[in-house]
Amino acid sequence: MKTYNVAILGATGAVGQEMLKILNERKFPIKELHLLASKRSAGKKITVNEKEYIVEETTANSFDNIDIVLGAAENDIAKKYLPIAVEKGAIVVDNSSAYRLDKDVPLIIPEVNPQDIKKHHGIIANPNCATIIALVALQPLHAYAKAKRMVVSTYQAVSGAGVKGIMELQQQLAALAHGKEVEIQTFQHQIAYNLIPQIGSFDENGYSSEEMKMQNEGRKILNSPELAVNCTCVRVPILRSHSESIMVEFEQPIDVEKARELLANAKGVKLVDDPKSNQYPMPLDTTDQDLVYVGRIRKDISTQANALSFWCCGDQVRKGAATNAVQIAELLIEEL
Ligand SMILES: NC(=O)C1=CN([C@@H]2O[C@H](COP(=O)(O)OP(=O)(O)OC[C@H]3O[C@@H](n4cnc5c(N)ncnc54)[C@H](OP(=O)(O)O)[C@@H]3O)[C@@H](O)[C@H]2O)C=CC1
Ligand SMILES: N[C@@H](CC(=O)OP(=O)(O)O)C(=O)O
Repeated sequence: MKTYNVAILGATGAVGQEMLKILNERKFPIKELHLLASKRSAGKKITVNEKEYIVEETTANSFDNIDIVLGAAENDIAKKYLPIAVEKGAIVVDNSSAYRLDKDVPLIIPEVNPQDIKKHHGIIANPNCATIIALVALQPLHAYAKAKRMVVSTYQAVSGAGVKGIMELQQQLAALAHGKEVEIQTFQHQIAYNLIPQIGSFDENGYSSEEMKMQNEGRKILNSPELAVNCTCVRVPILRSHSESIMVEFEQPIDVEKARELLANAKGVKLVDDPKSNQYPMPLDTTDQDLVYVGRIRKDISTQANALSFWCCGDQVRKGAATNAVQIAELLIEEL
């Protein structure tokens, strides 16, 4: 079997660490693995599958002889290094939002638009985590009845803000349990025992950058430039699964039974929809696995339109980030 030289840019972060785990779990055909991070982490040892790796400081030379780069760093770092990696002949799968809306950059969810990967010019982008989870659930319904409008409310885990987001929730819960003051550094307000209706910065139109991603990335992935999305993103004191309440208005008729049938047979989805037995998706159940759970499927009784509501949950560090990126890399090596 052909093997590849792989580098993870941002290997010490929440997504980078998960990528290491997933590459190993899915037996990705690796020849050499390079773990790249900032100068601060250089020399740090990370053991994967009983093999020890030393974290390297990222420089332009880090990308010599690399076939595939998995990007798991912030936008400024992605912008600085990924064009260099491409120039040196690597293909990049990037988790940051730096290139997602570029015309020449495919934005891929393997269950939704794998065919678009062929259009790449060296960089393939991994979508926003809340968008991946929503669209894995929506795709089978969209393929049947074509979505034209969505109203979405998200309940996003602290892991979406990286390692520092996870630590902030844990430290605040511990401080409160011991009667101490909480420290606020990563989020705008205390997150322990709270909800914060802000993820990212606000645009002129009153929507946050995270909320606009659902529309802008959703339109590109579904190849539906007219798709209308009204999204509200909320940070919740949950460790790593995002949950989403979604109302979709379709162009064609679709009823609850048909939606259940489609979702029960859809790739990447687990239907959990038996409300009478208290069975519905919950973020604790979707943690540390890759399926998007979908349930609470019902007709939207507020309109005569072809509209359904549902609820879905997914592990945002895995399917919302690392697993989706590794699945893209798997599609890529089928093409190479
Ligand atoms: N968290 C998530 O689930 C999701 C994240 N993303 C995106 O993925 C990216 C990574 O997010 P996340 O893992 O949460 O972030 P973290 O803050 O947890 O990790 C950031 C990583 O970038 C590295 N880094 C920082 N500065 C440099 C530098 N100068 N040169 C090289 N590497 C550097 C860090 O290394 P060091 O440890 O040395 O500082 C660390 O490995 C972001 O663009 C984010 O928007 C996308 C979807 C979901
Ligand atoms: N912003 C998301 C996670 C993330 O990093 O998304 P993006 O890659 O689109 O910035 C969250 O906080 O839950």
